[in-house]
Amino acid sequence: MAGPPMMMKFTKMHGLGNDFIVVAKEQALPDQVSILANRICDRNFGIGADGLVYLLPSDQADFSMRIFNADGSEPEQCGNAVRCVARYYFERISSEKRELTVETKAGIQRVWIEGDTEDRQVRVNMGPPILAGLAIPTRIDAERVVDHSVWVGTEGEEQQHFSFTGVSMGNPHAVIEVKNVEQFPVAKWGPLLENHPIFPRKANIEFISIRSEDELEMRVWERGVGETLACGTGACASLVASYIRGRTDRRVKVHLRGGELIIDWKETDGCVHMTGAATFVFDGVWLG
Ligand SMILES: N[C@H](CCC[C@H](N)C(=O)O)C(=O)O
Repeated sequence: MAGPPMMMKFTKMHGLGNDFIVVAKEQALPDQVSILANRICDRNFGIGADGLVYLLPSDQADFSMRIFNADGSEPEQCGNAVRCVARYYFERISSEKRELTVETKAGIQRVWIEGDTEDRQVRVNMGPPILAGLAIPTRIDAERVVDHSVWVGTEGEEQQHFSFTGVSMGNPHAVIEVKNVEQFPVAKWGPLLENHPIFPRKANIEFISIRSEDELEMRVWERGVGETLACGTGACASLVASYIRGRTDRRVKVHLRGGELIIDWKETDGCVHMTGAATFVFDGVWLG
Protein backbone atom coordinates (compact mmCIF):
# COMPACT_ATOMS: atom_id res chain seq x y z
CA MET A 1 0.00 0.00 0.00
CA ALA A 2 1.67 3.25 -1.09
CA GLY A 3 1.92 5.88 1.65
CA PRO A 4 0.30 9.36 1.35
CA PRO A 5 1.75 11.47 -1.51
CA MET A 6 4.83 13.42 -0.56
CA MET A 7 3.73 17.07 -0.75
CA MET A 8 6.88 19.05 -1.51
CA LYS A 9 6.78 22.78 -2.29
CA PHE A 10 9.18 23.84 -5.03
CA THR A 11 10.03 26.81 -7.24
CA LYS A 12 10.86 26.37 -10.91
CA MET A 13 13.74 28.63 -11.99
CA HIS A 14 16.23 28.79 -14.84
CA GLY A 15 19.56 30.31 -15.70
CA LEU A 16 19.40 31.07 -19.46
CA GLY A 17 17.13 28.10 -20.05
CA ASN A 18 19.15 25.67 -17.89
CA ASP A 19 16.21 24.85 -15.67
CA PHE A 20 15.97 23.69 -12.08
CA ILE A 21 13.50 22.61 -9.44
CA VAL A 22 14.51 24.64 -6.38
CA VAL A 23 13.56 23.37 -2.94
CA ALA A 24 14.33 25.47 0.15
CA LYS A 25 14.58 23.16 3.15
CA GLU A 26 15.37 23.67 6.77
CA GLN A 27 16.52 20.16 7.44
CA ALA A 28 18.49 17.36 5.83
CA LEU A 29 17.73 15.96 2.37
CA PRO A 30 15.15 13.18 1.89
CA ASP A 31 16.33 9.55 1.68
CA GLN A 32 17.20 8.30 -1.81
CA VAL A 33 17.45 11.86 -3.11
CA SER A 34 19.12 10.62 -6.32
CA ILE A 35 16.07 8.51 -7.17
CA LEU A 36 13.82 11.49 -6.40
CA ALA A 37 15.96 13.76 -8.63
CA ASN A 38 15.71 11.33 -11.52
CA ARG A 39 11.92 11.03 -11.17
CA ILE A 40 11.14 14.71 -10.54
CA CYS A 41 13.35 15.91 -13.43
CA ASP A 42 11.64 13.62 -15.95
CA ARG A 43 9.92 15.89 -18.51
CA ASN A 44 7.00 13.45 -19.02
CA PHE A 45 6.48 11.66 -15.74
CA GLY A 46 7.76 14.37 -13.40
CA ILE A 47 7.93 18.16 -13.24
CA GLY A 48 10.75 18.29 -15.79
CA ALA A 49 14.10 20.03 -15.32
CA ASP A 50 17.84 19.70 -15.90
CA GLY A 51 18.41 19.40 -12.17
CA LEU A 52 17.01 19.34 -8.62
CA VAL A 53 18.56 21.99 -6.35
CA TYR A 54 18.30 22.29 -2.56
CA LEU A 55 18.84 25.57 -0.70
CA LEU A 56 19.87 24.59 2.84
CA PRO A 57 21.16 26.35 5.97
CA SER A 58 24.94 26.61 6.46
CA ASP A 59 27.14 27.38 9.44
CA GLN A 60 29.97 28.60 7.17
CA ALA A 61 28.07 30.78 4.69
CA ASP A 62 24.75 32.60 4.29
CA PHE A 63 23.31 29.36 2.92
CA SER A 64 24.38 26.17 1.17
CA MET A 65 23.38 24.57 -2.10
CA ARG A 66 23.30 20.94 -3.24
CA ILE A 67 22.44 20.03 -6.80
CA PHE A 68 21.47 16.75 -8.46
CA ASN A 69 21.60 16.20 -12.23
CA ALA A 70 18.55 14.79 -14.04
CA ASP A 71 20.19 11.33 -13.99
CA GLY A 72 20.37 11.52 -10.17
CA SER A 73 24.15 12.07 -9.99
CA GLU A 74 25.43 14.82 -7.68
CA PRO A 75 27.96 17.19 -9.32
CA GLU A 76 30.44 19.32 -7.40
CA GLN A 77 29.22 22.64 -8.78
CA CYS A 78 26.62 24.32 -11.02
CA GLY A 79 27.01 27.94 -12.09
CA ASN A 80 23.49 28.57 -13.33
CA ALA A 81 22.01 27.01 -10.19
CA VAL A 82 24.16 29.20 -7.90
CA ARG A 83 22.73 32.31 -9.58
CA CYS A 84 19.17 30.95 -9.18
CA VAL A 85 19.46 30.05 -5.49
CA ALA A 86 21.20 33.36 -4.73
CA ARG A 87 18.31 35.28 -6.30
CA TYR A 88 15.83 33.03 -4.45
CA TYR A 89 17.60 33.71 -1.13
CA PHE A 90 17.76 37.49 -1.73
CA GLU A 91 14.14 37.89 -2.81
CA ARG A 92 12.45 35.29 -0.59
CA ILE A 93 14.59 34.75 2.50
CA SER A 94 16.66 37.86 3.25
CA SER A 95 17.26 40.99 1.21
CA GLU A 96 19.48 42.43 3.93
CA LYS A 97 22.69 42.05 1.87
CA ARG A 98 23.46 42.12 -1.85
CA GLU A 99 26.77 40.34 -1.27
CA LEU A 100 26.21 36.75 -0.15
CA THR A 101 28.24 33.59 0.41
CA VAL A 102 27.09 30.16 -0.75
CA GLU A 103 28.56 26.88 0.50
CA THR A 104 28.82 24.29 -2.32
CA LYS A 105 30.65 20.96 -2.73
CA ALA A 106 33.29 22.93 -4.69
CA GLY A 107 33.86 25.35 -1.77
CA ILE A 108 32.38 28.67 -0.65
CA GLN A 109 31.40 31.05 -3.48
CA ARG A 110 30.90 34.83 -3.11
CA VAL A 111 27.83 36.15 -4.98
CA TRP A 112 26.62 39.70 -5.77
CA ILE A 113 22.98 40.54 -6.53
CA GLU A 114 23.02 43.30 -9.16
CA GLY A 115 20.34 45.49 -10.74
CA ASP A 116 16.73 45.72 -9.61
CA THR A 117 13.96 43.13 -9.78
CA GLU A 118 13.17 43.71 -13.45
CA ASP A 119 16.67 43.29 -14.88
CA ARG A 120 18.24 41.27 -12.08
CA GLN A 121 21.77 40.03 -12.81
CA VAL A 122 23.78 37.85 -10.48
CA ARG A 123 27.58 37.78 -10.38
CA VAL A 124 29.40 34.77 -8.91
CA ASN A 125 33.07 34.35 -8.05
CA MET A 126 33.43 30.76 -9.25
CA GLY A 127 36.93 30.45 -7.82
CA PRO A 128 40.15 29.56 -9.67
CA PRO A 129 40.11 27.00 -12.51
CA ILE A 130 41.87 23.68 -11.88
CA LEU A 131 44.11 22.75 -14.81
CA ALA A 132 46.32 19.88 -13.62
CA GLY A 133 45.40 16.77 -15.62
CA LEU A 134 44.88 14.36 -12.71
CA ALA A 135 42.93 16.97 -10.68
CA ILE A 136 40.36 17.80 -13.37
CA PRO A 137 40.18 14.75 -13.35
CA THR A 138 41.50 13.13 -16.48
CA ARG A 139 43.86 10.18 -16.74
CA ILE A 140 46.56 12.51 -18.10
CA ASP A 141 49.43 13.21 -15.69
CA ALA A 142 50.38 16.71 -16.89
CA GLU A 143 50.42 20.25 -15.51
CA ARG A 144 47.87 21.26 -18.15
CA VAL A 145 45.77 19.35 -20.69
CA VAL A 146 45.74 21.56 -23.81
CA ASP A 147 44.64 20.34 -27.28
CA HIS A 148 44.86 16.72 -26.16
CA SER A 149 43.81 14.14 -28.78
CA VAL A 150 41.05 11.61 -28.23
CA TRP A 151 39.35 9.22 -30.63
CA VAL A 152 35.69 8.24 -30.31
CA GLY A 153 33.24 6.23 -32.41
CA THR A 154 30.48 3.66 -32.22
CA GLU A 155 30.84 -0.07 -33.04
CA GLY A 156 31.97 -0.63 -36.58
CA GLU A 157 32.00 3.08 -37.34
CA GLU A 158 35.11 5.04 -38.29
CA GLN A 159 36.71 6.62 -35.21
CA GLN A 160 36.48 10.44 -35.08
CA HIS A 161 39.39 12.54 -33.77
CA PHE A 162 38.84 15.44 -31.31
CA SER A 163 41.32 17.59 -29.44
CA PHE A 164 40.18 18.99 -26.10
CA THR A 165 41.43 21.28 -23.37
CA GLY A 166 40.61 20.12 -19.84
CA VAL A 167 39.40 22.54 -17.14
CA SER A 168 37.72 21.93 -13.79
CA MET A 169 35.54 24.55 -12.09
CA GLY A 170 34.96 22.03 -9.34
CA ASN A 171 33.33 19.82 -11.97
CA PRO A 172 35.17 18.38 -15.00
CA HIS A 173 35.00 19.96 -18.48
CA ALA A 174 36.49 19.19 -21.88
CA VAL A 175 36.44 22.18 -24.26
CA ILE A 176 36.58 21.49 -28.01
CA GLU A 177 36.83 24.23 -30.66
CA VAL A 178 34.84 23.49 -33.82
CA LYS A 179 34.28 25.51 -37.03
CA ASN A 180 30.52 26.03 -36.76
CA VAL A 181 29.03 25.16 -33.39
CA GLU A 182 25.45 25.79 -34.57
CA GLN A 183 25.76 22.99 -37.19
CA PHE A 184 27.74 20.65 -34.94
CA PRO A 185 26.12 17.22 -34.15
CA VAL A 186 26.33 17.64 -30.35
CA ALA A 187 23.93 14.74 -29.60
CA LYS A 188 26.06 12.33 -31.67
CA TRP A 189 29.49 13.04 -30.22
CA GLY A 190 28.57 14.50 -26.80
CA PRO A 191 27.66 11.23 -25.04
CA LEU A 192 30.67 9.35 -26.48
CA LEU A 193 33.02 12.04 -25.18
CA GLU A 194 31.17 12.41 -21.84
CA ASN A 195 31.76 8.71 -21.14
CA HIS A 196 35.27 8.43 -22.64
CA PRO A 197 37.58 6.40 -20.33
CA ILE A 198 40.06 9.32 -20.26
CA PHE A 199 37.60 10.98 -17.81
CA PRO A 200 37.47 8.93 -14.58
CA ARG A 201 34.36 10.86 -13.38
CA LYS A 202 32.98 11.46 -16.90
CA ALA A 203 32.97 15.09 -18.13
CA ASN A 204 30.87 17.98 -19.40
CA ILE A 205 31.70 18.57 -23.06
CA GLU A 206 31.72 22.12 -24.44
CA PHE A 207 31.80 22.73 -28.20
CA ILE A 208 32.82 26.32 -29.00
CA SER A 209 33.35 28.63 -31.97
CA ILE A 210 35.40 31.78 -31.46
CA ARG A 211 33.76 34.98 -32.81
CA SER A 212 36.49 37.43 -31.71
CA GLU A 213 38.98 37.95 -28.88
CA ASP A 214 36.08 38.86 -26.59
CA GLU A 215 33.15 36.78 -27.88
CA LEU A 216 32.58 33.06 -28.28
CA GLU A 217 29.66 30.75 -28.98
CA MET A 218 29.13 27.61 -26.94
CA ARG A 219 26.94 24.54 -26.93
CA VAL A 220 27.25 21.91 -24.22
CA TRP A 221 26.62 18.23 -23.66
CA GLU A 222 26.29 18.14 -19.87
CA ARG A 223 27.41 15.19 -17.74
CA GLY A 224 24.34 13.49 -16.29
CA VAL A 225 21.86 15.60 -18.28
CA GLY A 226 22.50 15.82 -22.04
CA GLU A 227 22.48 18.96 -24.19
CA THR A 228 21.28 21.95 -22.12
CA LEU A 229 20.59 25.51 -23.24
CA ALA A 230 23.32 26.89 -21.00
CA CYS A 231 26.03 25.80 -18.57
CA GLY A 232 27.65 28.31 -16.23
CA THR A 233 30.68 26.24 -15.24
CA GLY A 234 31.00 25.24 -18.91
CA ALA A 235 31.10 28.90 -19.98
CA CYS A 236 33.84 29.50 -17.37
CA ALA A 237 35.79 26.47 -18.60
CA SER A 238 35.40 27.61 -22.22
CA LEU A 239 36.83 31.06 -21.43
CA VAL A 240 39.78 29.59 -19.50
CA ALA A 241 40.55 27.07 -22.27
CA SER A 242 40.26 29.77 -24.98
CA TYR A 243 42.55 32.16 -23.10
CA ILE A 244 45.29 29.57 -22.39
CA ARG A 245 45.12 28.53 -26.06
CA GLY A 246 45.68 32.19 -27.02
CA ARG A 247 42.28 32.44 -28.74
CA THR A 248 40.59 35.14 -26.58
CA ASP A 249 41.23 37.78 -23.95
CA ARG A 250 40.54 37.04 -20.27
CA ARG A 251 37.02 38.55 -20.44
CA VAL A 252 34.45 37.37 -22.99
CA LYS A 253 30.74 37.40 -23.74
CA VAL A 254 29.67 33.77 -24.11
CA HIS A 255 26.70 33.24 -26.44
CA LEU A 256 24.72 30.17 -25.37
CA ARG A 257 21.51 28.77 -26.86
CA GLY A 258 19.55 30.19 -23.91
CA GLY A 259 21.24 33.58 -23.61
CA GLU A 260 24.53 35.30 -22.71
CA LEU A 261 27.00 35.19 -19.84
CA ILE A 262 29.91 37.53 -19.14
CA ILE A 263 32.91 35.53 -17.99
CA ASP A 264 36.00 37.28 -16.61
CA TRP A 265 39.14 35.43 -15.46
CA LYS A 266 40.59 38.10 -13.21
CA GLU A 267 44.38 38.54 -13.04
CA THR A 268 44.02 40.10 -9.58
CA ASP A 269 42.85 36.96 -7.78
CA GLY A 270 43.07 34.28 -10.48
CA CYS A 271 39.35 33.63 -10.03
CA VAL A 272 36.72 33.31 -12.73
CA HIS A 273 33.73 35.64 -12.36
CA MET A 274 30.43 34.80 -14.10
CA THR A 275 27.60 37.32 -14.54
CA GLY A 276 24.16 36.50 -15.88
CA ALA A 277 20.42 36.30 -15.29
CA ALA A 278 18.43 34.01 -13.00
CA THR A 279 14.69 33.73 -13.60
CA PHE A 280 11.66 32.68 -11.54
CA VAL A 281 9.10 30.69 -13.58
CA PHE A 282 6.47 29.32 -11.15
CA ASP A 283 5.82 27.92 -7.67
CA GLY A 284 4.26 24.51 -7.24
CA VAL A 285 3.69 21.44 -5.07
CA TRP A 286 5.17 18.06 -6.07
CA LEU A 287 2.75 15.26 -5.15
CA GLY A 288 5.42 12.56 -5.25
N1 LIG B 1 25.95 18.62 -15.29
C1 LIG B 1 27.03 19.29 -14.54
C2 LIG B 1 26.45 20.07 -13.35
C3 LIG B 1 25.61 21.27 -13.80
C4 LIG B 1 26.48 22.30 -14.44
C5 LIG B 1 25.75 23.38 -15.22
N2 LIG B 1 24.32 23.27 -15.30
C6 LIG B 1 26.19 24.75 -14.81
O1 LIG B 1 25.40 25.72 -14.95
O2 LIG B 1 27.37 24.91 -14.38
C7 LIG B 1 28.02 18.23 -14.01
O3 LIG B 1 27.64 17.07 -13.86
O4 LIG B 1 29.16 18.63 -13.73
